[in-house]
Amino acid sequence: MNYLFGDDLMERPRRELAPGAVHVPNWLNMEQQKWLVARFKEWASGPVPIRSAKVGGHEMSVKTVCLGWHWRPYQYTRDAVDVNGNRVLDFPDWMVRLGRKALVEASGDPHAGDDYTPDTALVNYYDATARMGMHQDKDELSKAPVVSLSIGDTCQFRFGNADNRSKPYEDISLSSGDLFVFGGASRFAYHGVPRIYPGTAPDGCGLATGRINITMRVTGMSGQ
Ligand SMILES: O=C(O)CCC(=O)C(=O)O
Ligand SMILES: [Fe+2]
Repeated sequence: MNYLFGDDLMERPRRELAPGAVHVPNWLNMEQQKWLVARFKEWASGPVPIRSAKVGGHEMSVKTVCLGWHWRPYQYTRDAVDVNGNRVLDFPDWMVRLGRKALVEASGDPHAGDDYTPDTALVNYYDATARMGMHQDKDELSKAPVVSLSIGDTCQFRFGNADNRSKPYEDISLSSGDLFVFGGASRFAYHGVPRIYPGTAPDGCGLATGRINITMRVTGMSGQ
């Protein structure tokens, strides 16, 4: 019966979990996912190779490569001073357009993306055992929304509140092709990834194992 009632066939409706926090399942089609995975492979072996950032001397289990601005705990710079000193890749114009479309999609407002110009993306790779603890995205000086795209294995995603890292929170699945937007009152909500479900990536997404997550952000920084 699995083929009848599998997750991929059951309707997963779009949902606003809290004001400004919107989950849009299956936003990216398979061709788009595959194309993004090909870009990811280029970025990962680009001027600043993908690496595990160190938090308090400990390597994160997630590996990260950045676009536009390089993130390390807890600041943005143009040069990857904690990796090899190289300048990060430019933020691509097509990703600005994709981010704008994501906000239109999540809000239903055709103008929601008009003033949105993300200038950094953190591109994370999770293997089967990688996790991300509960945190806020607050190294940006701007309150503009964060746009999140997921490709590959499904994960358990924990979406919490803006006050602290514990309850109340809600666990949802983010699957290949899903969009999640953190905006408005949810911009600084705590969130994390307690686990990856290995072997759940759909055929054709371009990623055999693991999960890619792209978060676009507005740093609010200026300068070269
Ligand atoms: O992997 C995800 O879905 C979330 C990633 C995240 O929270 C981050 O990069 O700050
Ligand atoms: Fe985050």
